[in-house]
Amino acid sequence: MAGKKRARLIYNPSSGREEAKRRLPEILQRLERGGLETSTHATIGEGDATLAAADAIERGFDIIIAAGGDGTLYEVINGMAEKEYRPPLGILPLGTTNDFARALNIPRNWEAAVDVILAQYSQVIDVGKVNQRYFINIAGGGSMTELTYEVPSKLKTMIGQMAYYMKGLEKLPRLRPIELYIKSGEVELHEEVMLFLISNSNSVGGFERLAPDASLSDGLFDVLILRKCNLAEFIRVVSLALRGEHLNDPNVIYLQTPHIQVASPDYVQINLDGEFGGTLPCVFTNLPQHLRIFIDETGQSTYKNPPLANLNLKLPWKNRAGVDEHEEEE
Ligand SMILES: Nc1ncnc2c1ncn2[C@@H]1O[C@H](COP(=O)(O)OP(=O)(O)OP(=O)(O)O)[C@@H](O)[C@H]1O
Repeated sequence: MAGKKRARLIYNPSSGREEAKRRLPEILQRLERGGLETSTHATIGEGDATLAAADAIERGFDIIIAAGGDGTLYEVINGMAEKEYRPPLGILPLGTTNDFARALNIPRNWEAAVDVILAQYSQVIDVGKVNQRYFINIAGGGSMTELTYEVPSKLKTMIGQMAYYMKGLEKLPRLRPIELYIKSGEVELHEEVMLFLISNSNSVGGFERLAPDASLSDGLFDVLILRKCNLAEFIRVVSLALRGEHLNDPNVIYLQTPHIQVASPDYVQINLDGEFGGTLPCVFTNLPQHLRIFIDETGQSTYKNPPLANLNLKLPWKNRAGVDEHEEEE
């Protein structure tokens, strides 16, 4: 009995078509058989996973496990980041969107994901801090970054995070530039831009090579800013970005920095790991190697997005009527 580690499993019963809820008995059994004494907290709504994670730390759990999608993970991290003692975090990607788990090559299959936790091989990762909120994958603002709140959940459930991408394409003709002031180390900019992204990982929302040089543990953000451009240029940059070939495009400003201030005279919402994170102005600070996360030692991911070609996208410049209006209602 002595020496058995205690894990706190924080799961969102509603996420990913209730997969966490359905799988719970089997997940617990596998964790227990693997030697982790595990208790659970089922979240009851927005913000609850943050409280549950903070509480688990107060109660001295050795391991915290977040089971659900990116939303649950974001909340758990926000409950952990300010604590002095931060136990290692296991991730069971059972949500509709599991961007960060994918960036870390954590398997989508729940049994394999449990086994990753049981193997207890971990990596330390940087955490981004903005005012009093924290993110691990990406922060951003500007035209396309607001769309993650707008994607209808039915569409999300059908095709997962690619829904964001489709919604983004559909929204393109309405893109508006914002005026941005950026200050970071030696760089100071005042530009009209379409959007800015402050990334910790290299893979975001279906763009596997958005920030090809980003490392999760180098203490730096990879900042991408898309200058004001027309629709044709925008589409060109997006298609370059899908192949990771956008960094040298004249419309793209790219820098690496541990600290960046962003302000605007416009009303600009901030997106943190897919969640609403307040509005500009903001100061983004990288907390180097702030969190330890269990990852697959082999680095072999079974986690793949459906190829874009299979999604039969209805592109807005061909068919403005399509995609969502019929599908998002009921
Ligand atoms: N019991 C609950 N019922 C409904 N929503 C909840 C509950 N507990 C937590 N939530 C909220 O659900 C949100 C989404 O959760 P999560 O990301 O885990 O699942 P998901 O299936 O990927 O969802 P999404 O539709 O946001 O992609 C969380 O941000 C959280 O605030």
